[in-house]
Amino acid sequence: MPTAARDIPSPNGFHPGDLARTVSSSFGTLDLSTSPTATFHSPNNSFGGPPRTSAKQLKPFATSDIKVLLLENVNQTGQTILKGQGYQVEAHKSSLPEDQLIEKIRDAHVIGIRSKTKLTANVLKHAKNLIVVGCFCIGTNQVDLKFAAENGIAVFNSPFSNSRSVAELMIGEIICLARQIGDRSNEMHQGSWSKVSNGCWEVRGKTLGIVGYGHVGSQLSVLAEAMGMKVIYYDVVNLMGMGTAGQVPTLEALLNGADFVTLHVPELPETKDLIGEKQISQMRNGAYLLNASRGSVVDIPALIKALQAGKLGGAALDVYPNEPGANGPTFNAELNDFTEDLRKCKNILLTPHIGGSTEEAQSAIGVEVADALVKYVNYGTTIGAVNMPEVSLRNLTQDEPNHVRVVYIHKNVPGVLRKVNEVLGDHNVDKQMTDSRGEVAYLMADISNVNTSEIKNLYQNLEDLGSRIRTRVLY
Ligand SMILES: NC(=O)c1ccc[n+]([C@@H]2O[C@H](COP(=O)([O-])OP(=O)(O)OC[C@H]3O[C@@H](n4cnc5c(N)ncnc54)[C@H](O)[C@@H]3O)[C@@H](O)[C@H]2O)c1
Ligand SMILES: O=C(O)CC[C@@H](O)C(=O)O
Repeated sequence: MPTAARDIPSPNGFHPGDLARTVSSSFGTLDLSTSPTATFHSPNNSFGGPPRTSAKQLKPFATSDIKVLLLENVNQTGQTILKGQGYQVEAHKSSLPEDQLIEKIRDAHVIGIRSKTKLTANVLKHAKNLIVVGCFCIGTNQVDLKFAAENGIAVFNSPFSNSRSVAELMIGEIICLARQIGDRSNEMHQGSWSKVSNGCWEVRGKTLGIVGYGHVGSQLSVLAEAMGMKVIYYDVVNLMGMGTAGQVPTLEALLNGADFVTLHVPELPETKDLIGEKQISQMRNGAYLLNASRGSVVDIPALIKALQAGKLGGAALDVYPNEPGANGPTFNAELNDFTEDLRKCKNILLTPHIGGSTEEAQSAIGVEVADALVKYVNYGTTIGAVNMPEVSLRNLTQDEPNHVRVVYIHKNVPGVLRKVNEVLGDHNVDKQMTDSRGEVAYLMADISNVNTSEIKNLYQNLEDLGSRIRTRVLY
């Protein structure tokens, strides 16, 4: 933990506290100070190699003034990293209802969420201090990414730290469905002995059809082949199969050819009800459907009909159109009107969105996302951001005491760089990188020989440009 923050010397009589109020719109009224004792727990060399000399901590604020709101039981590993920076961390076990979220998010500079917290434009427009969102999960469909980018809020996630956990759950469920384990176990819990082999199968030699052959789908492919399954997959992108897995050209071909169909696509307008009545009718009689992607991908009432009619042999669902924000007895008709019918179906495994819920996955995600948040807050690095251009510069070092790093998020329109460089041009620009993504561009520049007294003007001149979305000056 950092100890007391050290004020930046103010040789020209300009009080750092005054500057703090103007340096970054994102930090409101912070003291302008650094925390030299704050430790950054992993190497911060942006290009992966060892730092040339010891890296300089860049923090135009007392780290203890950074307010972090963590929802949905973010793993301790992540909390420890953020607290280790000296940030103020408020952690909640569940998500918050929208009105409470709006109240809490007003003050936060950083928010960490999982899949249940909806960061809509309506919520984000109240988040005047927010500079970054960490999704401690894979999916980012719960965040209005475009609105966030256009308001200078970067969003990070963990692209694959829980993929293996999801793939292993799928393997477990494929075997459980093939052997009707869910039903047998329920019967035994109710005191009933029912030793049957009718409709129970080995998985060896059966065909697994994977829809969405990304991080999860490809892991699953390897595990399934190791059990002697044949694997086919359908993806909108042409991808090389793992082992002997083969891509099929259409979803229909996959549905026609598979005994087990698993879904691993993102939530997108195109994947809404990807599997409905028509697609289920294209599946083999007695086949099984497993969904661990998002609840919107399967038309659940159509699935219920197919199970009731005996068209399908069983199903496993980990995700639902509406999911509760906290644990408790909430999986009922108020949440989704089909719930009671679903619960009555035979050979259906229902799990509460736990595909990625393992100790291994959650602790790895905690580290990965918290690291990305620290690098963004302290250094402006956007590597791994899902809604901003990816920009990074080699670290400033202790040998560069009068350097500042300028981060300028701006509208991607002609003529901006000329104007920005007019502002920066009074100094020596040591290095600069800029990139754009859609309507938003991100510029990072390290400039040398800047007196503390000049920083306010530098900041203000950038703020005054019409293209500005957000300015940060780090040193
Ligand atoms: N249940 C859980 O706990 C859990 C855990 C992790 C991920 N997920 C969900 O699973 C999804 C997939 O995860 P991933 O890490 O494999 O993602 P990924 O981005 O690595 O892979 C997704 C694949 O789907 C493909 N795709 C996109 N649209 C498609 C379409 N219309 N038809 C066919 N393929 C399409 C993409 O090309 C990509 O190859 C995530 O977006 C997330 O929503 C759920
Ligand atoms: O942990 C969660 O809430 C989400 C898990 C999973 O759906 C993901 O998107 O990574």
